[in-house]
Amino acid sequence: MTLLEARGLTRHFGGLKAVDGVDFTLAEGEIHALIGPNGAGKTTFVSLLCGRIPVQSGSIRFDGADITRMPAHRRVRRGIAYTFQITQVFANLTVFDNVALAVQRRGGHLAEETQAALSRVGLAERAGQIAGTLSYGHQRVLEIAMGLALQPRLLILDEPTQGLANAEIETFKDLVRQIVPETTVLLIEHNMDVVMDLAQRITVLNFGEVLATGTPEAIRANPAVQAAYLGG
Ligand SMILES: Nc1ncnc2c1ncn2[C@@H]1O[C@H](COP(=O)(O)OP(=O)(O)OP(=O)(O)O)[C@@H](O)[C@H]1O
Repeated sequence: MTLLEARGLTRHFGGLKAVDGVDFTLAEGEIHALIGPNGAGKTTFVSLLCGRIPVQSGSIRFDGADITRMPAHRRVRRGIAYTFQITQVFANLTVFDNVALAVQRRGGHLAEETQAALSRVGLAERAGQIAGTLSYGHQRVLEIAMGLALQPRLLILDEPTQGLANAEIETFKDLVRQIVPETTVLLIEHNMDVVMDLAQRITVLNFGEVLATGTPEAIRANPAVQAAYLGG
C-alpha cells in the first residue's frame, strides 16, 4: 500500500530550483533512503512533506488524504514525525522530560509511554540525566526517542548518523530495523554503508529533481547516479 505520494512537488527560492517537480511514493512499512549531493534539495523536500515549508505547486497525499496545505502540527497528529539535522533536544530538561513532551503532544499515557520510548532506544537508564550533559551520540538517539514517542506512521530522519561513532551507528541501524514495518522510515543519509545496509528503496535527488529511484543494487549500478553522486 502507498503511504505517501507526492506529485510535481515544487519549491523555488528566488531563481534557485531547490525542489522542482518531484514525483515520489513511499510504500507502507519500507525503509526508503533519500540521497544526493550537497544542496540537491533533500532537506527542502522533506520539509515540504512535513509542512515546515509551504509547497509552491504540486500535491502530497498521506494515508489517503490530501495534506498539501495542512499545517505541520496537524501532519504530526496524522502520523508524520521528523528529526532534523539541527539538534532539537531541550538541553536543560532531563532525558525523560524531553520525551514526555513528545508523548504529551500526542496526548498519550505520559509515564508508561515515555519509559517505553526510552527503553526502545536504550536510554532508560539515563532518564534522569540532564539532556545537555549527554554525549552527542546519545543526544541524537534521544531525538529519535522523541520522534518515536509520537508513535508515527512515518518517521523522517535527516542525517541521523552524522557525528556518530561506528558503534553508535550499529545501534542506530538495529533500532531502525526494529521500528519497521509498523513505522515507515524516510532517511536522508550521506553514509552510503548505512544507506546500502538499511534501505529497501533509494531515491536520488540532483538539482531538485529525481535522478533515479530503485533498489540499492539498481542505484549502485546506475551510471547517471555514479556520475552525479557515487563518484563511480
Ligand atoms: N530558506 C532558504 N532560502 C534560500 N535558499 C535555500 C533555503 N533553504 C535551502 N536553500 C537552498 O536550496 C538548495 C537545496 O538545499 P537543501 O538544504 O534542501 O539541500 P540538501 O540536499 O538537503 O543538502 P545537504 O546534503 O547539504 O544537507 C540549496 O542550494 C540551498 O542553499
